[in-house]
Amino acid sequence: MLNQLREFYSLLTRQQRLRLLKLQFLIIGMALTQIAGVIAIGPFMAVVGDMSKLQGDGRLAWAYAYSGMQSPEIFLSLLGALVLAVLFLAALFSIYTTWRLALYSAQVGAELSSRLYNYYLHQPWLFHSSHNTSGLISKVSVEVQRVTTRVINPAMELNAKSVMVTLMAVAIFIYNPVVAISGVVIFVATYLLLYQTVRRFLTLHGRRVSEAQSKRFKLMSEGFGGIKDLLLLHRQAGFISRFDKASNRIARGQGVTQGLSEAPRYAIELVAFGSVIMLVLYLLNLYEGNLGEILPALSIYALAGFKMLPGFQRIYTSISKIRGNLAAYDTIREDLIASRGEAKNHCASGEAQPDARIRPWVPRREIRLQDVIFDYPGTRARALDGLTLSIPANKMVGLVGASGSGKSTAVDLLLGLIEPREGRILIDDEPITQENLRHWQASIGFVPQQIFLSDASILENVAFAIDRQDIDVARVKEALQMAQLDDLIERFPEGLETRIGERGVQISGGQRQRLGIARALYQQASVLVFDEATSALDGITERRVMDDIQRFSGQMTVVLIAHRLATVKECDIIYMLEDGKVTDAGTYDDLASRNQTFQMMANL
Ligand SMILES: Nc1ncnc2c1ncn2[C@@H]1O[C@H](COP(=O)(O)OP(=O)(O)OP(=O)(O)O)[C@@H](O)[C@H]1O
Repeated sequence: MLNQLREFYSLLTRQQRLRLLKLQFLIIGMALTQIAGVIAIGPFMAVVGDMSKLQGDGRLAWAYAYSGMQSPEIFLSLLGALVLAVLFLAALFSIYTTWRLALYSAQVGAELSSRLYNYYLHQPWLFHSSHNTSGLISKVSVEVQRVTTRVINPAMELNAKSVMVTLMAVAIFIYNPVVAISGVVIFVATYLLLYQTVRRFLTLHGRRVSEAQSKRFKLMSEGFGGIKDLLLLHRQAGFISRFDKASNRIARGQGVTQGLSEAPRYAIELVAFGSVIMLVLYLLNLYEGNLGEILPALSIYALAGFKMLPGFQRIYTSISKIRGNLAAYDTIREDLIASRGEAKNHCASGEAQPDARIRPWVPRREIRLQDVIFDYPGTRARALDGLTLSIPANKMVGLVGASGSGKSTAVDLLLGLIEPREGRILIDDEPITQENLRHWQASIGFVPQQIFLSDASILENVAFAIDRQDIDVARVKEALQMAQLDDLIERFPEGLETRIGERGVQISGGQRQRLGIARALYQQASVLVFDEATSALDGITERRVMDDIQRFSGQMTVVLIAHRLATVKECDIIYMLEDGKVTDAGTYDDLASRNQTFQMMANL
């Protein structure tokens, strides 16, 4: 556990560590004020136990004489008020420190969440294609939240209470070593014994909660994502029962952790009472029954115990909470380590609108994929096996082929989302590299099969992921006009401000595709790539969308992936792909007349 906490500490940013260091001073200050409060009770009780202490030449007698009080009773009241004042200050200091500690944990939690979100959003396409979205969401939200409230927060508490208990024990040690050592040994041994008994359960249930948590997220994302199928097939029961099972596991795990961390309080109360009886007997023996001597010592020990016992309990609760929830830390551990550099790279640069500064790299002659080989990590077969093809600038090019022939992979390479293992992608004979990739991507508009609509206005959906105040409304209107959506927008009373997406107005599949086109056009793309963007449409709508697309031919380069050959009929060149290679190329009529596979695909 200590190793994990140490590692977690090393993952904090410099600023977070610096803030922690400042908090450490507050914690020590808090402990010292608590000790001052405890010690202050001593003189008060000494006078209560034996008023004659105000006579003679002791320190109390000197203080009484110096105070100028008329009677011992008034002096005693003054002492009482002083004790209260010290305790009041100690309480204020503690409240402030506790508040700062809670704030620190919450801030670190929020920063970790942002750091992971930032890290995931900057991961390459291959990372996202092999990671479950619900798993990532669960890490950014639930697991970080768990780490915040059940690891960082208790760790801060553990820190504060350990310092307080240690310093208090040292103070008592100075006052009476026997009492200090016996007290610490009795309570630490009791807690250690209890902790050793429950620790395995805590780890086990902590892990179970993490597993069940991610299962629940998966079920939610699959259940809501496939709601149409579920409604049709009436298969909700299976999902609900698995969700119930996972929820029960979480409840049981959290209950066990909570229960086990609270349980020792009752055992400790028993030990505490036993200790008080032993202490009284010890003091009676030490001061030979002199109550005047026993009273101040007993008050100090009682008050110290009153502070230390909950301290011990908190230390125990914190350790068990941390132990029970370190599994949450384990689930995000690797990503936190990996995001260490990322946090610096991206947060600091404040790249709010990164595209604005990037000059698009517009192809003048051709885009060329040259002897490209690509294989996905963990697979043996090559997705692309020496693919070579040329896309002339401002022409319309189609990619066709059976499912799995490598069309989407070729397009992902073209978009710069993945890198070839071998071979090159050249724009007017200049290869795409890490340095010029952003310029290349700035000139591409991509229209996927499924257009993602955010729960926002049409305006914000066209200018996707751009801050509202930075949206060029004229450009949005122009893009909508080019995508032939302006008529539709005019029909909505709120025009561009009409909300679409999950909770907004519903638009048809064809309109959705056109919105995707408008989004690509808003970027002022000179290369438009459609990945089976029309396959979900009916024949008539597809025809209309294809007419839209064709209007761009001659003005921009268009690359179309299509299953239905009717989609690529008007293309200047069609490439036929098979097993990651080009097997034939030509116009629709060329291929229809000579290529058997093409004829079969086209049902000629
Ligand atoms: N993320 C991935 N991880 C592993 N293998 C993949 C991944 N994506 C694609 N593949 C494999 O790469 C090969 C080419 O796939 P690709 O999606 O490029 O073909 P496609 O022609 O676009 O197919 P479709 O028309 O069905 O979309 C296939 O064998 C596929 O199984």
